[in-house]
Amino acid sequence: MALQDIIRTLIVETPSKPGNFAKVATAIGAAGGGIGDITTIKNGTLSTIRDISVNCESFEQLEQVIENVRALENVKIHAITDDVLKAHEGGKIQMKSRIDVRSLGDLQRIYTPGVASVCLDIQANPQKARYFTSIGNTVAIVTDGTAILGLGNIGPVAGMPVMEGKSVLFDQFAGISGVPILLDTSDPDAVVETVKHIHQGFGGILLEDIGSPHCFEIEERLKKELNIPVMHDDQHGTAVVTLASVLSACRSTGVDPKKAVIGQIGLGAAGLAICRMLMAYGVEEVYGIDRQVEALERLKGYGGQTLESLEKLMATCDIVVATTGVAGLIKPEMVRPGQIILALSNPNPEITPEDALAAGAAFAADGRSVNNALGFPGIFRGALNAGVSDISYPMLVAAARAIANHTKPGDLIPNPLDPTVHQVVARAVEQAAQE
Ligand SMILES: NC(=O)c1ccc[n+]([C@@H]2O[C@H](COP(=O)([O-])OP(=O)(O)OC[C@H]3O[C@@H](n4cnc5c(N)ncnc54)[C@H](O)[C@@H]3O)[C@@H](O)[C@H]2O)c1
Ligand SMILES: O=C(O)C[C@H](O)C(=O)O
Ligand SMILES: [Mg+2]
Repeated sequence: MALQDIIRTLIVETPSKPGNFAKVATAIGAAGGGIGDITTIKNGTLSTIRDISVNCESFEQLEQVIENVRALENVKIHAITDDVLKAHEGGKIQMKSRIDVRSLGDLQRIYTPGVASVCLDIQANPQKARYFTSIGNTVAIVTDGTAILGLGNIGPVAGMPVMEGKSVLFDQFAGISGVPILLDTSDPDAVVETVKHIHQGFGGILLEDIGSPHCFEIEERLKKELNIPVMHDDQHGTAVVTLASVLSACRSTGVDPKKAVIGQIGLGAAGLAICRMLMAYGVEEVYGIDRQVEALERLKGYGGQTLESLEKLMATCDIVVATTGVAGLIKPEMVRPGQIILALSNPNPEITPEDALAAGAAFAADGRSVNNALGFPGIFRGALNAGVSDISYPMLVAAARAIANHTKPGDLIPNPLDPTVHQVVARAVEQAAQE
């Protein structure tokens, strides 16, 4: 199983002669290491220095990579850095002013006394807050830390790097300010009450990594009680991106998605929403399994069907989606030739795409590529642009269709770094909101 989790950057100097970098790459590969980004730092006549990002499955493997590269003649490793940790020093986000204060005039305009007239204007006409404050462009990213990725209930503070990551994506993909809110309670009454008390400062609420089953009640109540868009990303952001990849896979294989037999492993926040979205789209046969009886009952309550085991699901379904948080749950021998496998758990999937493809899958992806990062920024951009108070199913289906239509033939999903994908999602959501 190639679960590449340890990422380090090797600063490597090689002679500036053709073939030397190839030797380094071969040495890394011989130890089983993967190569990520490569940046040339110095291109001298005698030697070249590069930052080489290396992915390893274990520290032993990393040691082997280092030993192999060090053993090469005339090749030097100058340093080994942990760039993941470095990127987190001081946190990944900050609140910054959009206005320069250079004169007393500026001070009087942006602060007192000038600001008072804007306050009174908003008091007389509350909807003006949308134009004269940042509220309409700010989304609270609310977590209780109970289902941080597939790491489980590690608490909201340990989950903060994920929330900051979502905030970075909001900013870069959709120009939205995402503000993490860390809750020290999971009690639905307390969560709903707290979010209600703070919601006036936000244009929308993104619920993130809140575990099941309490996430269902929390989202449902907040959607009903607040007049701004509320979306639980792990439920609906994930369901949108999954539907998009199912549509792309079906287009490539010439299958009618509504006639495909789809199996969902894990019926928590992500899994149940994926089933609901597929059924709302019109897929007739959606089967689910979970180790918890309550989760199975919940699926049945929405009209889904259950199966008795993982083995049965793997044997029955053309398309398999997994969101259990259990790495390696799907064994290669369970995969049937031609199956489509979306093993979406982060940080490690139920089966790696390489193993699933080697076992005969027609398409396979993990949670790094089929990731709700493709959905939530554009969904909120569209909802905020439309000024709606709710994110409806038609808006989510429109987002999924937009992502699928933006996917290159043969791919499952577009590249999230393509800014146009977030724009097309936003446009589709805004349009659906107005229909
Ligand atoms: N790729 C993405 O965009 C994306 C989005 C959301 C969640 N996820 C991943 O999905 C996973 C689950 O997240 P969640 O928020 O739904 O968590 P959750 O805790 O709400 O749900 C997990 C569900 O899996 C079930 N489960 C666990 N082990 C199982 C097993 N062996 N067989 C059957 N069912 C099993 C649990 O009973 C639970 O119902 C996490 O790893 C998360 O990273 C990925
Ligand atoms: O955070 C991610 O990468 C996706 C998703 O929200 C998850 O919980 O795994
Ligand atoms: Mg999440």
